[in-house]
Amino acid sequence: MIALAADHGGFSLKEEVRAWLDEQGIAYRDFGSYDGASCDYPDMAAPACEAVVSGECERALLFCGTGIGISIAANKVPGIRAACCSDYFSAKFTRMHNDANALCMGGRVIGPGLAIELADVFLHTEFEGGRHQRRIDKISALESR
Ligand SMILES: O=C(CO)[C@H](O)[C@H](O)[C@H](O)COP(=O)(O)O
Repeated sequence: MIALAADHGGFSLKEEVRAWLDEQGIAYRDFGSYDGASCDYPDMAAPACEAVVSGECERALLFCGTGIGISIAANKVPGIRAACCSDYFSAKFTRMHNDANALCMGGRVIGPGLAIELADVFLHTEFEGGRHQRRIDKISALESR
C-alpha cells in the first residue's frame, strides 16, 4: 500500500501519478487534497507519513508546489526519511543508500512523465543495507536525542 498526499501546488501531479498507480495495479491510500483548493501541506503530509510509520503503508509519494515544503514537514515525523527529487539518479539512490520511505515531488517543477519515472524507480528499488544501514541507524539516533 502506497500513501499519497498533496497540497494545492501538487494536486494535479498527484492525480497524474494516482492514475498511473491505477494502471499498474498498485494499491494506494489517498490522504488528499482531493480538489486542488488552497490548503496547507503539513495537514496532508502528517497522516500519510504516520501511515508509513505505522506499517499501514510501505512508502509515501508526496507532492507540493516545489516538493520542498512537504519534504520538510514529512521529515519531522519520526521514522520518515523523505527525499525531494526531480532527477532519476536521486530517486534511485535515495532508496539504495538512504532507505528513503517518502518521495517528494514538485508539481510546479516537474511534469507527469518524469514524475511517473521517479515514482516507478522509487517504488521498485531496494535498499542496499551494509554500510548504509549504519548511517540510517545514526539518523534514527538523532530522533531520540
Ligand atoms: O511549494 C510549496 C511549499 O514548498 C507549496 O506547495 C506552496 O504552493 C507554496 O508554498 C506556495 O504557496 P501558495 O499558497 O500556492 O502561494
